[in-house]
Amino acid sequence: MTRIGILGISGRMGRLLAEEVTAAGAALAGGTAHRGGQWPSDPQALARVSDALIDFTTAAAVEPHIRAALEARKPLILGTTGLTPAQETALAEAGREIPVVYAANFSPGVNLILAVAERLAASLPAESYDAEIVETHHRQKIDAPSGTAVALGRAVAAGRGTTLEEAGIESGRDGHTGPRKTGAIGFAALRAGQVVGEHTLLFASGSEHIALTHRSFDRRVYATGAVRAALWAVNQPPGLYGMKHVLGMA
Ligand SMILES: NC(=O)C1=CN([C@@H]2O[C@H](COP(=O)(O)OP(=O)(O)OC[C@H]3O[C@@H](n4cnc5c(N)ncnc54)[C@H](OP(=O)(O)O)[C@@H]3O)[C@@H](O)[C@H]2O)C=CC1
Ligand SMILES: O=C(O)C1=N[C@H](C(=O)O)C[C@H](O)C1
Repeated sequence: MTRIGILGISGRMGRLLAEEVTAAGAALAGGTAHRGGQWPSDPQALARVSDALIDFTTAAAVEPHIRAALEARKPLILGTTGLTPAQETALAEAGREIPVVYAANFSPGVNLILAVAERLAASLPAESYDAEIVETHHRQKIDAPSGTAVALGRAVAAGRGTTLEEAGIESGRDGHTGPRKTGAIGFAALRAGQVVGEHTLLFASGSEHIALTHRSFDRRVYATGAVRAALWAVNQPPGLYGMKHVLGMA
């Protein structure tokens, strides 16, 4: 039976991940939490007794978690968002030695939308169609724009044959912003109540709008996807993978 360790097991996602591990017929190897409670805070010890690690914590914890997975040579499934470029580079480097699955969103629906977004962006000229991404999340979320919003922006940029950084980012407009830059990708973030996760990608020309919207009603959809990724990763060679690889969409 595959033993899965949950980094951040006391969190909103961690608690659901623990349930989904056993629902999937795997064994819960244990978990870590930051403030302790009933869980230890030693990722190395957890890595040693796990066949795969799942991390839904906070960006500040990601590098020690990567080191723990590397030391124990165990696959790492990472759902934590808000990573810096340096943390993303560390993850890519870890992928040379262990299987790493990194996804800003483990729901099948969002991963389909990412693929559709790239195809739409490849067909809709950036000079005529402005791309804007609006996301809404619960009041506890600490990073903005959401990881999924950034992934949507990257998909649009890839469809346009560029990168998000080269395309230009217009995020959280406020005050005298001047006119919109052609080709830039816009982001807006709302934080309200207990919204699980909503994302809309809008392509708008002077004469038509195309909008793709995804709403999650239950964050269990992410936990199910991450456990599926862990069971998949234990049979993979080292590499940096995304959910599209797990779903056979790569
Ligand atoms: N990729 C995806 O599909 C999804 C990604 N996410 C992302 O997952 C992450 C967690 O979300 P959520 O569960 O809502 O957050 P919570 O705040 O509910 O949980 C965070 C967990 O991480 C632990 N933690 C916090 N800081 C540290 C630290 N420095 N070192 C080790 N552990 C730490 C907390 O421990 P303690 O309780 O002891 O403080 C807790 O167990 C976020 O980045 C979120 O954006 C969320 C949903 C889906
Ligand atoms: O923090 C959350 O809750 C979520 N975070 C992920 C993100 O930043 O995109 C995924 C999902 O939207 C829920």
